[in-house]
Amino acid sequence: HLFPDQLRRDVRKYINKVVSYVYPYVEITFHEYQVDTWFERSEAFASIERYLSASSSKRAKRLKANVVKDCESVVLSMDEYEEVTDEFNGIQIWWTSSKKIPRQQALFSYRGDEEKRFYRLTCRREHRDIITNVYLKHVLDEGKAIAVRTRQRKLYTNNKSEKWYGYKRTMWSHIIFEHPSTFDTLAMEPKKKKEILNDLMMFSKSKDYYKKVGKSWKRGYLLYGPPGTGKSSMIAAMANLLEYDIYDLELASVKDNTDLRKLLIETSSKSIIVIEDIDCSLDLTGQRKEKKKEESKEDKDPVKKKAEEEEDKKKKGSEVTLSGLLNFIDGLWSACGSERLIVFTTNFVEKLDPALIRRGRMDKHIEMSYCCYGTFKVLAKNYLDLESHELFKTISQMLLETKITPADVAENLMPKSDEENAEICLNKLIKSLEDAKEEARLKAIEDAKIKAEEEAGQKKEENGEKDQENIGAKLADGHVGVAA
Ligand SMILES: Nc1ncnc2c1ncn2[C@@H]1O[C@H](COP(=O)(O)OP(=O)(O)OP(=O)(O)O)[C@@H](O)[C@H]1O
Ligand SMILES: [Mg+2]
Repeated sequence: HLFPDQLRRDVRKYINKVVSYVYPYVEITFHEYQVDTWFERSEAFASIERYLSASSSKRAKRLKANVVKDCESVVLSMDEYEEVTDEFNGIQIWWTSSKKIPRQQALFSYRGDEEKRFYRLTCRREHRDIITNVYLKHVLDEGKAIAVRTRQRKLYTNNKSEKWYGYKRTMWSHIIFEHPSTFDTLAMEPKKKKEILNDLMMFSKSKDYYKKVGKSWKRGYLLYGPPGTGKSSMIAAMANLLEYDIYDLELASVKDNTDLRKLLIETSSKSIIVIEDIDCSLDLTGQRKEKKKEESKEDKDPVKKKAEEEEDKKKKGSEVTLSGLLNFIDGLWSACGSERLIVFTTNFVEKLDPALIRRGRMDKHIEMSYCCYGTFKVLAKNYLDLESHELFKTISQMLLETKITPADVAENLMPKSDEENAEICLNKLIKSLEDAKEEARLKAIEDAKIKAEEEAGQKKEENGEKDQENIGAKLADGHVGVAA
């Protein structure tokens, strides 16, 4: 026993001391994917990546380029195995980026087998506390702020439930949202537009208020009106105003209520969840179903019939119920996440179940209607740069008498060639209005005719029934019989 235990311990202690003297650093590693959530990219990693690319890319010598938005801008980030230094309150911090490459390629690509990227922070031991308590928070906050500043808004749509499982688990697919519609280009009555604008701005600022009154921070809008009156444009304008993402929810591809809930959980805050044509996506009322059956019986057009059958099939594929949808909107689960708008659109508001659109669920009902003079003026300004014109008076008068959608007005006001000036466009519109008026007049006459015929037919039928009754009565009395 040349080395007694005591001595051995002393030696180890001494070595540790020497090592800590020679290597007086702390290292902290941030992996891109955490072990317990392999599928989810670590939030911290993403924040650090952004922070480093913003603050230290000037110092790093080897950079990776990410081109975004149609080559409009380039986002640079540190390349692998690169080191940069950062300074915080006079303290030096070293960051390195690196990756672990798996020793052998697995047969099935699985997150665990792919290369693992990570960032490693190194600092002096004596700064450990300030780095872990203050600096890291600063980095993460800054990284988040950068994300907000540079984020591209997205338009999501839900995938079919079958595609949710496996390695590429995605419930929502997205593209970059770049709709040009804004509240400036949206044509509607100025007063109404202002009201909606205020409502939205108020909502986006009212985090504390919602907390105070004990409501989750969300708001429902119901947009209703005939096709081509700007419902979809309105949603895009809302998203552009508030800088929210859009989740366009296709109810027909949602299998059941459970999946609906899963989709909801996967949405982020600062978003608009949209269900378009809510009256078509679900059989929300019993009456509607019956009506539809009658229609399809009369309808003999095979193409239409087929489309309808297809739709029916699709509906059968979805077992989402009204109560499931109601739960989606304001059940307990809907409170996860915050700052969300839920927007429904429909062409037939009267077909919807009242439970679905009561206040509290759909807080604001917005009617998008046919073009009025106010709407027309916005369109004229946008499409022709016209504030006033002698033809405006005629048009204003005609708009009172005739129903025309903003989409039709817009179509007329759009110059189709270089020769078409504002006046020609306005005249085109007037012609359209005249045609529409004439059409409406003819239709009214036609309708009246049909109604008169129906009434006449009904009377005849009634008379016929009476005759039958008479015959029946006579038979019973024995007045009419086989001659003896
Ligand atoms: N109020 C409006 N302001 C500006 N443009 C409009 C307006 N309404 C319609 N348009 C124009 O008409 C087109 C169709 O409008 P939009 O898609 O918003 O109608 P919609 O109400 O959603 O119709 P649908 O019920 O068929 O979905 C738009 O691309 C837009 O250019
Ligand atoms: Mg639409």
